[in-house]
Amino acid sequence: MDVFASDASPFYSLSHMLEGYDCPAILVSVDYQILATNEHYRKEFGEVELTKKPRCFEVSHGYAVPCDEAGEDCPLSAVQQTGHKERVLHIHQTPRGKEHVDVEMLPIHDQQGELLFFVELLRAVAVASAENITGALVGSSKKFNQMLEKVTRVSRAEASVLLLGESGSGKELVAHAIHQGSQRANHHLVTLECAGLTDSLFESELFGHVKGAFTGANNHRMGLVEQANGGTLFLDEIGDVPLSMQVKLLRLIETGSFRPVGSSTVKHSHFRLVCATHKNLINMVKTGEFRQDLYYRINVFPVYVPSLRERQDDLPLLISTLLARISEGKEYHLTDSALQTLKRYDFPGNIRELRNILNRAIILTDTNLIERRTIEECLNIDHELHQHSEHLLLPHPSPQASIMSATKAEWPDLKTAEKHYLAELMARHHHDKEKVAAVAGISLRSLYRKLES
Ligand SMILES: Nc1ncnc2c1ncn2[C@@H]1O[C@H](COP(=O)(O)OP(=O)(O)OP(=O)(O)O)[C@@H](O)[C@H]1O
Repeated sequence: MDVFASDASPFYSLSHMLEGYDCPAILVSVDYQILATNEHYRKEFGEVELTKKPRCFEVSHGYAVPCDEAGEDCPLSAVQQTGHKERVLHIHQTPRGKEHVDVEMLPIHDQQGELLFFVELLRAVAVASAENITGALVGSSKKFNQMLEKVTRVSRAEASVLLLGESGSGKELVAHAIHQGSQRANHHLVTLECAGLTDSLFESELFGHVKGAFTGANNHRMGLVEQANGGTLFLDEIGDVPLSMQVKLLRLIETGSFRPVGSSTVKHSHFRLVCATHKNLINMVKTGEFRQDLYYRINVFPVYVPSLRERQDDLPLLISTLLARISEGKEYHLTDSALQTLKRYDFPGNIRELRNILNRAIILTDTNLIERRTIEECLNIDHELHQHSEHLLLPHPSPQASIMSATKAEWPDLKTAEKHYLAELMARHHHDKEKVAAVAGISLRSLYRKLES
């Protein structure tokens, strides 16, 4: 059948139908040729010279062969195998550089069931970047893309999400991406860091309190749950919520209702819940530290955020992104051997640790080229600190050591312990504040603030 022959042909009406989609869309033949594009596509990805019979993989990736022959997923051949629509996350060449695109491929059959064309819908994933863009989640490795695909899907839904992954792997950034990609993006994303909160603090932070509810409650205070109404509530370190508070959280999630501390009025809030933890919640359920019913409530859609070790391919991209983000305008680069040294390191603190290492390297380097020995020095700082803190944990005659080795009941509060820690570091590094800030992994400004408080 000559499908291109007349105005009445399926090709003619399909290319018009493309204009009905509210996102970029193209019409593709079974042999990968782009036959038509819609207005949204031309606006977002530019004009395609259709008379040159361009093929989709040439335009989107600059490949000479179909994506699956180049080691990527090809939605077109997936549809040919399954017979129904398929979705993949691709990194496409665009006028703005490389971007993540959520690709949906729909088969178009004739009346006899023969596959004629594909309609390809392309939705940009704005919260992520395969290039060095401020603020976005950065990555293009397979593990990262697999995670991003889940994030893109779930952000459009309403289900509660549980983000699992090691500390510093980017869970909080992913929570932001889920909120940004959701229909609630115009409302607030409200975060509660659950670690280290006492029962009463947890309750008043979450539910708010009325004036006079407890000593020091001089004013009425709106809680985070109420602030999150219409938006997203992000509970970071959910594994640290005390058992006594878990039941209140469960009730909140089940009914959306809560009572501010000291009030008898029941209030309601409609929020989407995202939780994160680096802890093994299943083990905590087994040992009775985490309620099973709460676990099932928060774990409707789990997303595993891979560690930096699992996405080694992203290291060069993350390094250039983080250097651009922390260097405030000055351009820094790593020598090849410096990069190799980082590639051999296993980053137990993940991207946060990488960021700290690069922060230190900028301070310790005199030019804009970061060399291997500077990176080695930065890695050694952590190693030394680790040994040093182990030493602090042993019984020791120094005042700092006695603080760390005291029985739990005698332990100082966090602020006092931090003061001792910084005093010790200042002494060790001869009051070189830049060095101390680098070792402690905080900004110079934070160090000044902490020393003055
Ligand atoms: N994909 C990414 N692209 C760019 N920066 C990232 C990415 N993932 C994480 N980061 C950066 O790494 C640091 C740690 O990320 P984040 O705080 O989200 O980790 P986390 O898993 O929530 O850690 P924790 O479990 O300790 O709370 C932040 O500075 C964040 O901006």
